[in-house]
Amino acid sequence: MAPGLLSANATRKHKVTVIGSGNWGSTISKIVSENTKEHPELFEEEVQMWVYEEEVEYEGKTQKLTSIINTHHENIKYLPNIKLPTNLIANPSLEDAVSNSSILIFNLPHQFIHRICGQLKGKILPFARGISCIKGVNVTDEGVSLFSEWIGEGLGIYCGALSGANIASEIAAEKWSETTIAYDPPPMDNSRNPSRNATPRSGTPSRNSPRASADELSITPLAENQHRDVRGRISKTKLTPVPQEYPPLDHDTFKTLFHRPYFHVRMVSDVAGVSLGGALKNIVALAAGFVDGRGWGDNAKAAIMRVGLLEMVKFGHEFFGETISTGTFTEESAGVADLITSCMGGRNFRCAKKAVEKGISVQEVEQTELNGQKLQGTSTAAEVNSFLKQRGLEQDYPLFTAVHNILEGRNTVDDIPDLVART
Ligand SMILES: NC(=O)C1=CN([C@@H]2O[C@H](COP(=O)(O)OP(=O)(O)OC[C@H]3O[C@@H](n4cnc5c(N)ncnc54)[C@H](O)[C@@H]3O)[C@@H](O)[C@H]2O)C=CC1
Ligand SMILES: O=C(CO)COP(=O)(O)O
Repeated sequence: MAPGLLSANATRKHKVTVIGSGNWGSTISKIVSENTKEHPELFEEEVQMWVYEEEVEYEGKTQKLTSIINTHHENIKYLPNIKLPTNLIANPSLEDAVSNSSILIFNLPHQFIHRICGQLKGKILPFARGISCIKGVNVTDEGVSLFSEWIGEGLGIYCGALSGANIASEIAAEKWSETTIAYDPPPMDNSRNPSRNATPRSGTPSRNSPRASADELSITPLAENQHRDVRGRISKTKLTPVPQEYPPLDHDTFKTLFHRPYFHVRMVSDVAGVSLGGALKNIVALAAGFVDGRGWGDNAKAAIMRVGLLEMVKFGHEFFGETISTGTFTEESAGVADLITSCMGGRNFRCAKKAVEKGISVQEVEQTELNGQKLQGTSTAAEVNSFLKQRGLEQDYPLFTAVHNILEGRNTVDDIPDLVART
């Protein structure tokens, strides 16, 4: 960052907490800790990582995972053989880990986020800002929402999203990759340096949008105290501005926090597209594993990716059409690139493949092979299916529906070609 761009009033630094310490949580913690150390003008050097405490066997003794991480600087259970920076502190207390943090990075399997957010209410700084690295969707009777919006509304903060072609073990080994961060800074955070967020809002308002009136959408200028939710509507959440004593929380600051020589960041504003791509590709990756496990080869896998991408874009336009940009799916790491890497070597792909090869359930492979790591595709397939079923739309998403039905034992892999034949 050019020093001249930093506000002259910035006397405080941002404290960063990562909530979650799995395979990806530990990798992201490594990345941001390297950057807080390199940018003391913006960030406190020490990064807190909240760890769901576990007892693990290490050097012939049963020990707490946090004490192993803090002593040996390695998460031996979820990211073995990778040295973590010494300025990264593992903390088993959620409340203590988030205390006084102005940047909260949510990075845990999506099935645990409800309970964690419940515990965080009233415990975080009112002006904190979030980035969700979670790949999943939140389905309730009212509909489908993204964790970026669910966290933001639940905690009364603004929350962007990070997602991309990011198999954690490769990034932890510092092999080059790209990612996409979507952040549409609330104008109140931006008023000190409006020119610093040059990336335009992507996506165009949908003509048939059932959710937002045209004058609410991004064509309408916002008042100083307003901001948009991830669907482009004027948000009902009342935000507290980031105090002037802190460096602004904008695209430049987030890029400085996450970008590494081996982890290249592209900043965009389409939070819905980035969040949705990361969630839906996990369903497609299971399908890729199914056909690979059946021995059908690369042509079949490519067909799965083509159909899967079409369903991802269709789902985005149908349910988040107000703001979502097709380009997020087709041009960004968070879209097609994540789809490809996940269908080639992700955990969902690998477990689905092994399940077909061994004739056992994906859940059984998850239990026996992943040493506590969690698949997101199986629950996302069920959640998306329940949402589509309620609306009578299962037939419009034949691949998503087939994946759920195969997981439930109602279809077999051999049914896939006929089920997706019209797509
Ligand atoms: N691992 C990867 O390559 C990537 C993962 N992601 C996404 O990152 C998110 C986090 O995944 P990972 O870090 O890979 O997790 P993981 O699957 O490696 O680890 C599971 C985590 O859940 C925690 N946990 C277990 N029981 C819990 C409980 N009752 N309450 C709270 N936490 C509990 C464990 O301590 C552990 O930290 C997911 O949404 C995933 O899709 C995104 C990109 C890459
Ligand atoms: O999201 C990922 C890669 O970008 C990892 O996917 P898995 O959870 O299937 O390993």
